[in-house]
Amino acid sequence: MLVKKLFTLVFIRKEDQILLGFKKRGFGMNKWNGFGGKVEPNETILEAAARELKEECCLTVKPGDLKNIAHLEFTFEGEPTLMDVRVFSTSIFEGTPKETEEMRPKWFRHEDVPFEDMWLDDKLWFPYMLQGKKFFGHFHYEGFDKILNYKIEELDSMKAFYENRKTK
Ligand SMILES: Nc1[nH]c(=O)nc2c1ncn2[C@H]1C[C@H](O)[C@@H](COP(=O)(O)OP(=O)(O)OP(=O)(O)O)O1
Repeated sequence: MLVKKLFTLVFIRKEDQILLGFKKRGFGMNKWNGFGGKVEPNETILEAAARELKEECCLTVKPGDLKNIAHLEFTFEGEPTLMDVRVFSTSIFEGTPKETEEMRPKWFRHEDVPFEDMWLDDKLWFPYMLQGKKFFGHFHYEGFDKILNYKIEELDSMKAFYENRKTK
């Protein structure tokens, strides 16, 4: 049996640019990533997403302005954990990105996204996100540098996806 752990992942968009953060510590250290983390027991997923964004790069978003664009799952060979990652995006935000203890933020033009310094799965699903598509992805890793198998499905609606999962 896999133990599910819930995470958020937020991408801020501005014209043809996307904001990424260079993770300075912890899980995914030394990789460019979206902003996010674990959902605490006293908060909604959207509140967690807005809180982590603020903590990691000092930008403010209203939870209601975050659009759920994807659902990602990660499993690791020989490990009992399933990372359940809710991905959000918005171009409505306040403030200027600032470096924190955890992240160094930087805007990237779409064609300059540094996939060589990101999680291996990112280059498989970023094209969906950058084209404004909604999607589900599952990636099964061996260690952190090898994907043993994966699946990506484009979705019509996130709401329908979650309703469908509940009934299964
Ligand atoms: N393969 C992957 N590709 C990707 O793009 N993002 C991933 C990923 N695997 C995990 N993530 C994201 C999800 C989440 O935003 C982040 C991991 O969260 P963290 O461990 O940083 O959580 P916390 O900030 O709550 O942790 P603490 O530093 O322990 O408080 O990495």
